[in-house]
Amino acid sequence: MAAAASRAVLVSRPVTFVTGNAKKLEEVKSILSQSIPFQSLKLDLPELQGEPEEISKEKARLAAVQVNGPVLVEDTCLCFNALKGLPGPYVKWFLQKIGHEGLNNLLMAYEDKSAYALCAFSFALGPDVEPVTFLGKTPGKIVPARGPNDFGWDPIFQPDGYDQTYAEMPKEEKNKISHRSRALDMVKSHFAEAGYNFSTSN
Ligand SMILES: O=c1nc[nH]c2c1ncn2[C@H]1C[C@H](O)[C@@H](COP(=O)(O)OP(=O)(O)OP(=O)(O)O)O1
Ligand SMILES: [Mg+2]
Repeated sequence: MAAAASRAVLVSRPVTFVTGNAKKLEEVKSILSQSIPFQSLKLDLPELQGEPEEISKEKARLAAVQVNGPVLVEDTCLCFNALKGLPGPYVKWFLQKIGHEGLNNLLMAYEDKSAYALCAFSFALGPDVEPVTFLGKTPGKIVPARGPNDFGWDPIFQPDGYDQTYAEMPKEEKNKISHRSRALDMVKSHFAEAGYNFSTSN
């Protein structure tokens, strides 16, 4: 701790987590609790195309320009192994257009129902600084929807080693093993190693 404090990097602005998704924000708040103080900004950043890491980095660049300060963003993918990782970053549209049943049906022709949830967090210190990205992955399988329908594809994703879907699990349980919490563990380590000390007010 003393070592981290001795090379503390003072940043005069707080970190802003930029997302248009209230459920993501809720989870990020509860996973980080007070370990990284942050404020949030509700902004619908463009839905980009490409590899998860690149999408996330580009989101951070766009957010940093808007905020003109340190930003944290994330992009979430749901990847079906039988479909070589699709729908991946495009799951938002798939979910919106064909729903849980349609997503299950995409795998009808395949024995392999395995999938993984992937979260790509990117952090940029500001608009002129290249973002860094942290990936968190949770393996599982796609099942017919079970559990409350209050967050995206949670009812159809059953993580490996569990007999409940993300939606059926208590929130604290999901947050222990989720793609999001795994990526945030790395964000936390990065912040600790860099010794960032963010101002908590503007
Ligand atoms: O833990 C999750 N459990 C279930 N569903 C989830 C989860 N995390 C994201 N999702 C959904 C939201 C969106 O339909 C798609 C990701 O798209 P993605 O662009 O990352 O999210 P978004 O547009 O809702 O918010 P943002 O403003 O941060 O981009 O998967
Ligand atoms: Mg989005």
